Amino acid sequence: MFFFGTDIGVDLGTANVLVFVKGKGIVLREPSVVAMDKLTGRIIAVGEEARKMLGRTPGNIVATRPLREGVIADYDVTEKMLKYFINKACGRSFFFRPRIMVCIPSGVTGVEERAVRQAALQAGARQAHLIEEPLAAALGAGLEISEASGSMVVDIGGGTTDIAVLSLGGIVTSESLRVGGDKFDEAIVRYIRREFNLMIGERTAEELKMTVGTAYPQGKTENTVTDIRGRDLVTGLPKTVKVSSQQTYEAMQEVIESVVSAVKEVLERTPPELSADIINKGICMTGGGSLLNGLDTLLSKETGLPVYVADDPLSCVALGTGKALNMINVLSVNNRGTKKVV
Ligand SMILES: Nc1ncnc2c1ncn2[C@@H]1O[C@H](COP(=O)(O)OP(=O)(O)OP(=O)(O)O)[C@@H](O)[C@H]1O
Repeated sequence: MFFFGTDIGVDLGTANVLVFVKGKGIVLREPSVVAMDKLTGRIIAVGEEARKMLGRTPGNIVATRPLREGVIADYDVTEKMLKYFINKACGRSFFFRPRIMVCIPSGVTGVEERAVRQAALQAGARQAHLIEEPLAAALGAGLEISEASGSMVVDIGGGTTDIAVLSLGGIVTSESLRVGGDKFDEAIVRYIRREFNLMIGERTAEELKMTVGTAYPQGKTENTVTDIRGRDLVTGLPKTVKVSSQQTYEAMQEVIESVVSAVKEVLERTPPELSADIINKGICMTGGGSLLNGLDTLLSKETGLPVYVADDPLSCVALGTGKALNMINVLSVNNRGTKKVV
């Protein structure tokens, strides 16, 4: 049950939703998937249960991901999902409505921003505050962003990659790409279709990426190989093929390069004093995509800077929204209507 003044932070991610409750920490972590009855619009399952249904539903049921590329693609379903998760995290019968801090990618438009705010309010929030994702990621990773010193964060989520240089509690230079783990998976699906004439689902591609996938095959001591299953496009029958780490790299190369060049571009636009700070502190990577094998090594080689993955990178944004809640009274509204720390 909610009591007056309860605050919650939400990492409304393309791949996962995390809910942080003040005083309790992260209380919910579930995939952003909803399964609905197509005819009645009734929700059948949300979160992990719905994720298992992806690509496996009969005609009348549809399992969807209401957020794509970091923003709301299906407003109604997002609102229902958010309501479900907030109720699940905090108990159904809340009398006093909470204040909610939700993160958004730094590149979202005003319309997309309003959609998130509305979804939070409709889901039961008394007040809905927004925080830009790189700011939340940096706070969650424990970077000292309020100092007069540059810190750099690269947050690679499911739908977006947010790159930012922060100083004095604000974003100095940033870039938000609509590229993330999902694009890696899609690239793998395309590659397997082209090279093996095999159709695989996004979940299989994601598993392949997490198990043998690499962004830096030179750094791997062995070229790991694994079996994957799908449907043969020629015979139409189920088939198993062997895929190696090297091949996953070839599949994802283009997407990986787009992330690396965006990081370089942000560095090129960074004022020299802050560049000097980043040489000392290095680049901090957060988000699930930062766990891709060899991505930190590749980024370090390409930029010539130290690169490290934050502790528990999947939780940084949610922890950051929680920290921002504690600082809510010292937050100011920046010109895009989102919150930034002063
Ligand atoms: N070990 C791993 N190796 C590679 N990728 C991984 C690994 N673990 C998770 N991921 C990827 O991380 C992504 C999810 O990360 P995260 O939960 O940070 O995203 P999100 O916050 O939901 O998305 P966004 O910030 O774009 O809205 C997925 O694409 C997932 O495949």
